Amino acid sequence: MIEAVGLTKRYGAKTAVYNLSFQVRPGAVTGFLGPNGSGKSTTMRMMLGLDRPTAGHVTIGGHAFRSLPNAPRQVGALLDAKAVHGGRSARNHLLCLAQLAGIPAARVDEVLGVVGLQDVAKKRSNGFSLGMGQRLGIAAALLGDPQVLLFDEPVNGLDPEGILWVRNLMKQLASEGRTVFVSSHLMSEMALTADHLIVIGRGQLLSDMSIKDFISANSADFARVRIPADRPEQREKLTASLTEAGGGVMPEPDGALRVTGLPLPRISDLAHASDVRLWELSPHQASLEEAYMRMTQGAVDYRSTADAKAGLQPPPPGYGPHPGYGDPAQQPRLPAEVPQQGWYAPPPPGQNPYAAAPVAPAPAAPAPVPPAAPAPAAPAAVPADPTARQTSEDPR
Ligand SMILES: Nc1ncnc2c1ncn2[C@@H]1O[C@H](COP(=O)(O)OP(=O)(O)OP(=O)(O)O)[C@@H](O)[C@H]1O
Repeated sequence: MIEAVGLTKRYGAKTAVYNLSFQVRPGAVTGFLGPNGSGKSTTMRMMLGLDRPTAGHVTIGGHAFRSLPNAPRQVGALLDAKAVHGGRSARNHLLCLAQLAGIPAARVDEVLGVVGLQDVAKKRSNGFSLGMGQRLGIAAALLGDPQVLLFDEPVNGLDPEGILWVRNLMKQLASEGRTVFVSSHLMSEMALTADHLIVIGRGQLLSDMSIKDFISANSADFARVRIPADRPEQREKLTASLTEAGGGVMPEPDGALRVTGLPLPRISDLAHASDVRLWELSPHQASLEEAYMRMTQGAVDYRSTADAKAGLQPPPPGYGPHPGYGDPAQQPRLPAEVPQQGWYAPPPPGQNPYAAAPVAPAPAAPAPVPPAAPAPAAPAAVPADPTARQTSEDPR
């Protein structure tokens, strides 16, 4: 188990991590999420003794990393896949690491097979693609057959087959009872891989709960209702009926209605009572991405603006998203009520310390922390990997 208690890191005036306390339990994949610059890598570096906390501490199996006997046999990590001596072959790189940790050379060949690099084991790693480098970094993390694994953006640069492989590897490692802590910005991937989430924003804990609880705590449920497009009077009738019953009704860009505050059977009954025929009545299932965006929207430091040059050069005919690109007057007309972006309702009061007012980059005082809930372990079956660049089963 990894345990952080009051973990804080300041770089001069910059507070990268502030008063972080959480546990990462064995037998589950724990996702570590947060916007760019929120302190994920800094936290992982402190876990691995690569950065010294300004305050608080973090332990692995009850010990600070630096006091773990033969740490590489207990903790494996992928922090920066580029941190490799590029002149060495993949095999020699791993052999060096193995020798330092007293790991037999045979294990090097095993992990090269596990990550699918056996055919290029003798090639210099400076000729490796981004994805091959990631595989080599994962091989290094697995070398000591450790109980605790930390991966910072492990799928960065991997092709779809590689992403699937990493997903299955993480799940397999967790199902073997290991502690697996993984950061990623790929929400769809995290939703498929992680059992539990720790979310930080501007260095502070925003959430510590199972994925399921996270999505339900941070998503606005609604129903999509669609009626025949050529019956505007029916649409008005239904809107009036739903509103009168206490529902919230918003038109969506594709002509459907988004209804909040009413259960589906009630919507159906109201439509029936109003003699309105429905073409669609469906519950909206929030994705992890939506829930995450909603939770962290106030804690994002780096946000793009519209490109001021965007309207200067109209794209040649046939290019661009639609006619009238860059000319707001010609853009498709949408009902005024429809939010074009950022439609996520604000988090419930007290759930997000950044929602009410943005917090200064270097927080000076503790922010309210949302309640934490332990995650159940969820071992998963690992399908075979029928791909050209075959990985071999880890014979541990
Ligand atoms: N060595 C350092 N010196 C000064 N500031 C640093 C240092 N390392 C990190 N920081 C700052 O601390 C903050 C957190 O950085 P960190 O790399 O931990 O974020 P992150 O969540 O991993 O970001 P990303 O998702 O973009 O990788 C950033 O503002 C960063 O600029």
